[in-house]
Amino acid sequence: MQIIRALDGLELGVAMVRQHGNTLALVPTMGALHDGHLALIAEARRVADRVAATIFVNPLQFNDPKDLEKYPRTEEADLAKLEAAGCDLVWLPTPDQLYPAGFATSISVRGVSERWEGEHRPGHFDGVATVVAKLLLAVRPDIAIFGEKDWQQLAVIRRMATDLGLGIGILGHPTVREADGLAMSSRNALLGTDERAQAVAIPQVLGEIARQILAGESVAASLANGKARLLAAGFSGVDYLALVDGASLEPLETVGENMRLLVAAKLGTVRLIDNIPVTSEQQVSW
Ligand SMILES: Nc1ncnc2c1ncn2[C@@H]1O[C@H](COP(=O)(O)OP(=O)(O)OP(=O)(O)O)[C@@H](O)[C@H]1O
Ligand SMILES: CC(C)(CO)[C@@H](O)C(=O)[O-]
Ligand code: BAL
Repeated sequence: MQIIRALDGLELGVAMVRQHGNTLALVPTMGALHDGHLALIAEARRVADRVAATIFVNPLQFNDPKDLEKYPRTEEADLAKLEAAGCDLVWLPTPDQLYPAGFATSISVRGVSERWEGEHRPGHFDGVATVVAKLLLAVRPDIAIFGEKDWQQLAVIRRMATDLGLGIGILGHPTVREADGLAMSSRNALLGTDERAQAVAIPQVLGEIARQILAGESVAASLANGKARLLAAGFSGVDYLALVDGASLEPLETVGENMRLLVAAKLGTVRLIDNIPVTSEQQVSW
């Protein structure tokens, strides 16, 4: 696996992995890798001849400086996991490589970025769209893969890639969960033992609400009960718990075609997000 740190080594590194017309899939990450990330690498191996990853904790997308400061960083273990997973190239840019002095450009995606995470983390999606555009333009893969755990992020990135005509396929991968249903997330490492046990209420409540909505119960009442359940389980706050259209991210008050439940809630100082589809074929196994 090639480990690239300098921007001027990237072009040669990418040319080497692309030799003989190999296709390339990119998996952008912020490190602290877990099995969710490794599933994206495995998917990248299925859809392309060669796989690249990036590890970059992007300061531009952290609206809360404390969140940036405490974000887990495990570079050595991450590199070992990527190598074992069959990644061919990893690029670890520094902030000054991506954001040279005087950096003044921002990509802002209207519509899909405005509600939910966009409302609760001002500037977050501008930071995500800007860095993802820069990473994609620097590596120029054929395909880039992102997790459905960050459902709204995936919608923002798809819109940005289409609008800018990047010519890079954006692929989503289903959320990988722990045995009890909790979505894997780098931020789970920040949970204490009691908080980790409480966190399972998130997938449980999402599953319950989905079943209630499919059984014809009122959307508003199901969401209100779910919120009360999260607070009773020990969550200190629920930023949002909503039924949305999975493509437009607009809220749904009644049953629709492409329903998705989204949640963001805080356990102590740790903020967790999750989402599930609401479909009649739904099999919630936790
Ligand atoms: N459980 C998961 N299943 C599938 N994809 C995931 C999962 N967790 C993260 N990803 C995806 O991995 C990519 C990198 O995410 P990132 O490095 O931010 O990890 P993370 O676990 O989402 O961290 P955090 O939730 O703390 O931001 C993103 O496309 C993200 O959606
Ligand atoms: C897509 C991403 C790597 C951009 O920094 C980040 O938001 C993430 O890890 O989900
Ligand atoms: N995984 C989404 C990136 C973030 O929380 O900043």
